[in-house]
Amino acid sequence: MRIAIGSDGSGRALKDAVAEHLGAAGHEVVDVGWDGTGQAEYSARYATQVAHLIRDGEADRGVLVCGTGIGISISANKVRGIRAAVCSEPFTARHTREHNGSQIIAFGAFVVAPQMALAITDAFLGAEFKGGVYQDRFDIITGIEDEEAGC
Ligand SMILES: O=C(CO)[C@H](O)[C@H](O)[C@H](O)COP(=O)(O)O
Repeated sequence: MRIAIGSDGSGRALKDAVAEHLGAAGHEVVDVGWDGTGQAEYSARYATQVAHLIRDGEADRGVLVCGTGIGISISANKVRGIRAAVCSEPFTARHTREHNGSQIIAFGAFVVAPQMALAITDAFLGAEFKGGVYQDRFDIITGIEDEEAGC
């Protein structure tokens, strides 16, 4: 898979560890930064870059890391069609893909240990959207997005 990954300064070390893990597993990794040079920008910058790659079909999945996973996922979710989920363990990571069709997983470097982050990532990437009743629910959420956008 082609996987876009990004982090703020607080998430950088964990982001790099996940990127290495994904590369070793044979995925193509698109790392949007922070790259450790200069001043890290606010997490929203990396979130929107990863979200745009997904939205534009230039990446299949995304991984975002900040201190808590919260600011970076909230920012990604502001991009139309994006469903980013903060997860701290593999169970919810699998479910957010299977039930919600999430394309981006987020976690916090202050919250999850590196081995847990790899397990969360693997669970997310190993799952697929189930469709069926979950498609109906997916469409309800898309309907909210459309309504709020005035479509
Ligand atoms: O939510 C967040 C940013 O949008 C993150 O959890 C930050 O990493 C957290 O607020 C810590 O930020 P800091 O720059 O390391 O103080």
